Amino acid sequence: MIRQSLKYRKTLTVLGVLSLLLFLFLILLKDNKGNGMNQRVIDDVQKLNYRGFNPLPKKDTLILSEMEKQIELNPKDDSTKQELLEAKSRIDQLEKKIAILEGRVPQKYPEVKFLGYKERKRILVTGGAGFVGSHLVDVLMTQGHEVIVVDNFFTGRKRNVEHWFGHRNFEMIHHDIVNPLYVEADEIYHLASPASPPHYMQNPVKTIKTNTLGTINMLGLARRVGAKILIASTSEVYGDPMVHPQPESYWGHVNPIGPRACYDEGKRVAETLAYSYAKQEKVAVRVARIFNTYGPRMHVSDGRVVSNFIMQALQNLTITVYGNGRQTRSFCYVSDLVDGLLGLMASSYTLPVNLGNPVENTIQEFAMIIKNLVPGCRSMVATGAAVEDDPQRRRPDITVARDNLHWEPKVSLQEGLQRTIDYFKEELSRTTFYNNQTYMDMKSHH
Ligand SMILES: O=c1ccn([C@@H]2O[C@H](COP(=O)(O)OP(=O)(O)O[C@H]3OC[C@@H](O)[C@H](O)[C@H]3O)[C@@H](O)[C@H]2O)c(=O)[nH]1
Repeated sequence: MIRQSLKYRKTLTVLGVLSLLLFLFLILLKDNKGNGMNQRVIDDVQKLNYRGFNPLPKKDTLILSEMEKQIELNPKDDSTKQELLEAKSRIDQLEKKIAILEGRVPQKYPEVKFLGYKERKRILVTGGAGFVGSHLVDVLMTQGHEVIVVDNFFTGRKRNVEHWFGHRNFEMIHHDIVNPLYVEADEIYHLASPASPPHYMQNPVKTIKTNTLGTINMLGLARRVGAKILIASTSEVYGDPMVHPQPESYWGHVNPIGPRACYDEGKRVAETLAYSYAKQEKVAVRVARIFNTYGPRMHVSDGRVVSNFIMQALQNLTITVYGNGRQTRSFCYVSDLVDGLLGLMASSYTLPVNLGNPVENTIQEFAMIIKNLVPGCRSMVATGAAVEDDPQRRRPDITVARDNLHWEPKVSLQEGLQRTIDYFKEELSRTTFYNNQTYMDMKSHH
C-alpha cells in the first residue's frame, strides 16, 4: 500500500517536472520570436536587409512568476506542493546558469558572408562607433571582413555597434587617435572627428588635434603596416564658396581664424598631410570630401539641421531656421555615402573626390519639406539670428565620382527623410526627450 502510494507520488512528481520543463521550453520559444529589446537596432539592421538578427531576451522573471501561478493553481496536497517548490528552485538555479552561459556564447548576429583568408581583409575604422562609421562597419562586417573599430566616444556611441559585440570578426578599441595606435590592418577608413558644427566648435582645440595629430598617427600607421588609407574630408574645405556647384578643382574660400576654422582648416591640413605622406612615404591614400549626410543613428541632439528640424517637427516645436533661410545645402542619405566610400577605397583614383547628393534646397524649403513629411505637424517655421561664417551655398559637382567610381546617390530625399523620421520617432518613444532647445539656444544662454 505504502509502496504503491510512493510510486504514485513519484509518477506525479515526474509528470509535474516534465510539464514544467515543457512549459519552460514553450516560453523560451515564444520569447525568442520577438521582444521589445533594442527594437531600434533590429529595425535598423532589418532595414539594411540583414537577416537572422534576433537578440536574446531576459526571461527569468516571466518564467518564475508563471511557475508560481502553477503552484497556486495545483495545491493538491502539501507534499506535491513541496516537491513542486523544490523543482522550482532547481529550475531557478538552472536558469541562472543558462543566463551566465548566454552572456558568454555569441548572440545571434546579422548574417555575414564567409570570405576565404585571401579575400578577407583586416579593416580599421576610426570613428567606427559614430553615425557614418557605424553604417560603414555594418557593410564591411556583412561582406565578411575583420573590422577593428577605434573610437574615443566623444560623439560616437557603443550603441551604434553593439549588435556586433562578441562577433569573431569584430573588435572594438576604446582609444583616442590623438595618441599613437599599434594594430595591423590592410585598409584604414579614417573617419574620427566630431562633424556637427556645434560639437566641433564646442572644443575647437580637440577638433584640430584630432584632424592633425590624429591624421598624422593614422598615416604613420598606414606607412608602417603598408595599409591603404581613406581620409574623410569635407565639403567645408570649400568654406563659403565663390564657385557653385563646387568641383574638386576649386580651392575654397575659408576664414582661417573663424569659428569653423578648427574643422575646415583641420580637414584641409588632413588633406595636405595625406598627399605629403603619399608623395614622400608612398602611402596609398584616398580622400573623400563628404557633403551634408543624414540618416538613422544621428544623435537626437546632434545639432545639425536634419536632426534639429525632425525633432522639432515631431514634437510640434518651432522649427528654428538660422538666418533668413535662403542659404542652401544638398543632403545625401547615409547608405549612398557608404557606397561611395567603399567605391573610392576600391578604386585607383587618388585625388580628392566629392561625395554628396547634388539635389539642392534652401534651408527654408527644407524646413517645409520636413514639416510636410510629419503627419499632423503643427510646428511654426521661424527665422532667427544667422550663424557666423555660415556657408551660403553648397552643392557638390559629382562628375569625378560619376566618371571614376561610377557612383551617384540612389536614395531620394523623400525616402531618406521618411526613414530618418521613423528612426527619430522610435528614439522619442524610448526616451522622454523634452529638451526643445537646440545647441545654439543653450550656447546663447551661457
Ligand atoms: O537648427 C538648425 C540647424 C542648422 N541650420 C542651418 O542649416 C544649415 C546646415 O547646417 P548643419 O549644421 O546641418 O551643417 P553645415 O552644412 O553647416 O555643416 C556640415 O557640413 C558638412 C559636413 O562636413 C559637416 O557634417 C558639417 O560641418 C546651415 O545653414 C545652418 O545654419 C538651421 O537653420 N537650423
